[in-house]
Amino acid sequence: MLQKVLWFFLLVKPLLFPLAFAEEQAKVLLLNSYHPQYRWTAELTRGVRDKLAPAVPVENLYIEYMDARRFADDLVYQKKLTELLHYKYSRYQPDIIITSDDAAYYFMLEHGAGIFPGVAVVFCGVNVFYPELLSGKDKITGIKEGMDISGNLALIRRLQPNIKRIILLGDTTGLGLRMTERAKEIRAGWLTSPVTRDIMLEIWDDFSLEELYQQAARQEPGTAFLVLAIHKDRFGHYFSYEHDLPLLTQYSKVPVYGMWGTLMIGNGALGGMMNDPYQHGTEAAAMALTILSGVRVSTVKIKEKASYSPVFDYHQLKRFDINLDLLPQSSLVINLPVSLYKKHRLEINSIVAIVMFLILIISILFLNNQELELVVKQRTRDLDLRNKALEANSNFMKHQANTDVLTNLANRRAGLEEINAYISRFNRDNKTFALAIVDIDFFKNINDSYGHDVGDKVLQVLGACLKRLTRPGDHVYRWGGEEFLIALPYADVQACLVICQRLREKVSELVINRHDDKINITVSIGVTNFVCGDNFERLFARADKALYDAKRNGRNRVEAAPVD
Ligand SMILES: Nc1nc2c(ncn2[C@@H]2O[C@H](COP(=O)(O)OP(=O)(O)OP(=O)(O)O)[C@@H](O)[C@H]2O)c(=O)[nH]1
Repeated sequence: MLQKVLWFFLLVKPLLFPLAFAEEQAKVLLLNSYHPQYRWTAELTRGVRDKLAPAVPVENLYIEYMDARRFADDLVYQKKLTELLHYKYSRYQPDIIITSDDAAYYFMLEHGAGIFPGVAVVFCGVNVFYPELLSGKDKITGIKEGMDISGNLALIRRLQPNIKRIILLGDTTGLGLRMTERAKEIRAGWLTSPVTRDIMLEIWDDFSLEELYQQAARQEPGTAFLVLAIHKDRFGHYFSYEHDLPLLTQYSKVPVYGMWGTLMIGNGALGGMMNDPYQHGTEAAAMALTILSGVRVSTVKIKEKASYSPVFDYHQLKRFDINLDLLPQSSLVINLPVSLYKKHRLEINSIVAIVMFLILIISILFLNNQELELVVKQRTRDLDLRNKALEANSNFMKHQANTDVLTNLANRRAGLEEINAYISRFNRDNKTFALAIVDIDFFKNINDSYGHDVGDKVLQVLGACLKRLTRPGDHVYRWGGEEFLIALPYADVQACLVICQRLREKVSELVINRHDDKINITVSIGVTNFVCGDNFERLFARADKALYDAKRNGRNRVEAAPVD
């Protein structure tokens, strides 16, 4: 049984479980010139990692750091490192190598064939490049980082139009010397041009850091520093871009420019035409992936120069009073003051949106309310009009109900109501008023002789006459038929008798024309006055009794009724 299991593992398992995934995938070695804490190298490595991530497993990316800044020109170190890499990679051969910066590139030129025979190389970050060194090597390509010394010198002239002196800072390491060599070539060119020959180009590559700071503190306006590359000072002290560059820029009385983006910007440099290590790393990794996909190295052309673009630090621009309008159009400026809006854009936008929403809701409510108010106003107006119409109608009805249609005087209904009100009031106030009943004499004869129309006319004329001859405070009612009632507030019997005699006389003088006939009428009047405790029936009965007496005594008379 045990034998069967062993056979299964030896023969069948490899068919069911293929080689480990990582074993099958491409292996890449990234050989960095410097150490991992060096910001430039860290950023470039990040760029390579990010670009390779989709195609190369994390474990298949070997990363080496030659530490050539701290061990620059140390021959013993270089020998030991070469031996170490040789030993290590004789077992693990990568499919492709990416080198970053000059030291790794030159290392590969010297030892590549021995340690990594036949392995393709993509270089990047090479500042100083000699094409002749590549003759006969068809498995190497890459991107020259180059240096944009000329671009930066032009930029300094643009930002500081009165520039008189530019100091280029380098060192005496192998790379430093190669860079200052290039700077000297440019200086020679400047001396021949009428535009630039008056600007002094100085190259400093032999100083201690203290001396550099002291010198920087003594510089006059019209001067600028351009950092080429500083690895070490005269005494071999390592120059840290994180620590020493901020010191240099703090001491310096003039701006410090540079080309190494991540290393310099934010560490006190004013700015410059700068190279971005992250982008540089991604470009090199993209080239490596192309080769891994099967494209022959010899067909992948060397990219002549990395991209340099203008990057500045706003704090430094302000410190040296550089006019921002002079910056190239595509400039990236860090540390720009962030407006309150930009800083709290989300909060402000949210608040504005909420306020707008509330304003919208309030506006809708306000408009609705206004509409509602208009409707209410309209309804109130309609109601008012209707009330007025009703009131007018009611007044009209009341007038109709209380008015005698023929004479337009108040009728019996109104008379009864008003005289009863007088009775209550005068009874309460212990005052008196007089009541007179006026009756046309022989009215039947007029109707009979001239017709009912004429009779009506007579009633109208008499009513108008009575109304005209009584005082405004007195009240004349048509009581019915040919009978009229007059209420005279505050008048006693004697006064009423006088008034009614005058009325009677005036009526007898009336002439009512009908065709050729002249009609005269007389009236008989019964008079009485109110005494406390009277009611309407008693009061009326006394006046009626007096009227009866007036008729009986010959008509065209006024009689007063004695009070019981
Ligand atoms: N034209 C007209 N006649 C009316 C009206 N109301 C009542 N009469 C008439 O008035 C007359 C009243 O007649 P009587 O009651 O006999 O009284 P009189 O003829 O005036 O006689 P004395 O009152 O006794 O002087 C009647 O002929 C009624 O028809 C009315 O509104 N219009």
